Amino acid sequence: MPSRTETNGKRKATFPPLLITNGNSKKSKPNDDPLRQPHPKSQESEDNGIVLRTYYPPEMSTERAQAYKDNGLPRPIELLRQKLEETHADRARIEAKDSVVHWFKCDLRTEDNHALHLASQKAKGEKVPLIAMYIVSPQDFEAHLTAPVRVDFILRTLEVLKEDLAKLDIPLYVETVENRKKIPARILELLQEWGARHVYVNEEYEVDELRRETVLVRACLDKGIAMEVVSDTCIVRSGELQTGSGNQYAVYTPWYRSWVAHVHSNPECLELYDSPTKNPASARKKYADIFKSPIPDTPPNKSLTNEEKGRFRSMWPAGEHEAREQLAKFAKERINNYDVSRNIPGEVGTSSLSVHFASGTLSARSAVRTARDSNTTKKLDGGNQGIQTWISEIAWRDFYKHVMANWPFVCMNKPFKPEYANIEWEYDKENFQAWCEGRTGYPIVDAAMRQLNHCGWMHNRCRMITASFLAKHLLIDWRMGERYFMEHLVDGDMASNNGGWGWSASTGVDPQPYFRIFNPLLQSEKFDSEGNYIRKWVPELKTIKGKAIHEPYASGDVKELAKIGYPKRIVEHKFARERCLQRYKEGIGK
Ligand SMILES: Cc1cc2nc3c(=O)[nH]c(=O)nc-3n(C[C@H](O)[C@H](O)[C@H](O)COP(=O)(O)OP(=O)(O)OC[C@H]3O[C@@H](n4cnc5c(N)ncnc54)[C@H](O)[C@@H]3O)c2cc1C
Repeated sequence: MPSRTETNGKRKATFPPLLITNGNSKKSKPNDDPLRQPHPKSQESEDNGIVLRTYYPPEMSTERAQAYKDNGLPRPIELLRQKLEETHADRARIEAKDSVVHWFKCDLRTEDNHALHLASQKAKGEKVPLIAMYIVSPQDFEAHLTAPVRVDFILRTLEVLKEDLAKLDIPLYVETVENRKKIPARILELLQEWGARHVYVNEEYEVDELRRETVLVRACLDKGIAMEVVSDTCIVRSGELQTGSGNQYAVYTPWYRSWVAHVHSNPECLELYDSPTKNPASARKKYADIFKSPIPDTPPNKSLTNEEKGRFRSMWPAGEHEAREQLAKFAKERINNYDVSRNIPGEVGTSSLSVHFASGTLSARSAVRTARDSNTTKKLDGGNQGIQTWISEIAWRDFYKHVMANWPFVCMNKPFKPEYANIEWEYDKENFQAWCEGRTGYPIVDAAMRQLNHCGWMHNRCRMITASFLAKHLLIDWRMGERYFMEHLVDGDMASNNGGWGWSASTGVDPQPYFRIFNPLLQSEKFDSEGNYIRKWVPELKTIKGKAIHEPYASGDVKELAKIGYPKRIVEHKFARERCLQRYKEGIGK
């Protein structure tokens, strides 16, 4: 496969100009600043575990979210990119000393890793060794709602990565830093200890990470260290695609057309970065302690039982080799039929690669390239329908990351559509618990939630059904469901999860209209017609025959159902539908 040796900053992405700046003025005190007033319902979101006050301020006002939308507040990504631009010349002048460092985050692979590739090139060019580093932050795991199954996957992947890097005489240093605020200072200490004058990282789009990296770029420079932050996780860099009026697209279809056109006219988007080259053999001796250092166990706040560890280990084998094998198998055996089989939760019709995209054990570039190379055409939107559809799903991942970068308030507990912040939600704890545990009396919903709880993964069709059910049937604040998903998904990804919840609850970017309310019965009959998925995950319904599986109390043996303990519906569809329409209409002022 062709490789590329592109250096940082080749393409420039632009964002709309800033129109007003009062919300970010350093002079105005928080209490005087109208854009810093919390949302009137901020206590409600705090009480219901939506805003984690241990780490974050109260829920921001709708006006503040709107100010981001109106280009009145600088986006964290703009601030980072500005900082990189401002410091570019100074960073370029810095000469290497004893080593070059790559800081791994959500990019846990050696193949096709942009920042790692640049770090390796730099180290080779300067004839110094490359050191790799990963910081385990239990507080970040908590603040970012990282599921224990995902933490376990990350730590197991680090084992694989450590071994692979060791074969190249590259040491991987892993340290747990308890206090997340101390991470930048600790990184600076390590860089100085190793005599590193260059550190490379891949860009992430969540607000905390963008802000941390902005601070670090400056702090590093003050110590004579150049920090390079490059785009990697998306196929098309965020900020690159704009509407005719120069804004970020808020609708997927035209965005996708523009994405495809961009990749076609910039074929380097799909060129893969070379893996790192071998370190000088002397690195083995010099960094003997790092080579010997162990990967920590899951931190206490994300611990798993032995049974869970064993289960997840066999369900989610870790590391990039596994990801590549799975991709190759999918491309060979299933991708051609993906457009047909992707909606059937009872079949293995999708790739199950999301865990690898989320942890970076597979790059989106390699995935799209492999898919494209299995097609009869080089056009991403041509040839086999299964392949086209799969590529367009990977594009959704890019889309939601671009959305999060441009409208950062979506990862700060605000809906994309400000008017949807006024809906009166129910905060019924019993109903929420029944939904979490798969006891709603709607077999398809219960099957899906039990799949999530058992596997740390749920089929996409079922993610849509269960999310819609929570927001529209139970009228429970969708952000509670968003949190529950993040805390249980092995592929938890802030941007895609938020995007999926926003779509399902009609509060997000390019959502389904609020008056479109999934009927769980029809969804079940259409996508699990034989009831195979339900029977697998709701074993107490195994003996229910025929169509009754979709609505057992309506046509099954009621006494028998009560005996086996399957719950009755916690809400009736007709009532729920009418209540939802009314409450949404009132909330959005229609
Ligand atoms: C409420 C809700 C929450 C979701 N939360 C997440 C999440 O936390 N992390 C996550 O990766 N995906 C999330 N998704 C999207 C989607 O459900 C999963 O990506 C998909 O089910 C993963 O399975 P797969 O790898 O077999 O997907 P495939 O069907 O094989 O698709 C290939 C890849 O394309 C991407 N993709 C597919 N569908 C979507 C989509 N709708 N949005 C964004 N990317 C997509 C994923 O990276 C996926 O691995 C969510 C969807 C909904 C409706």
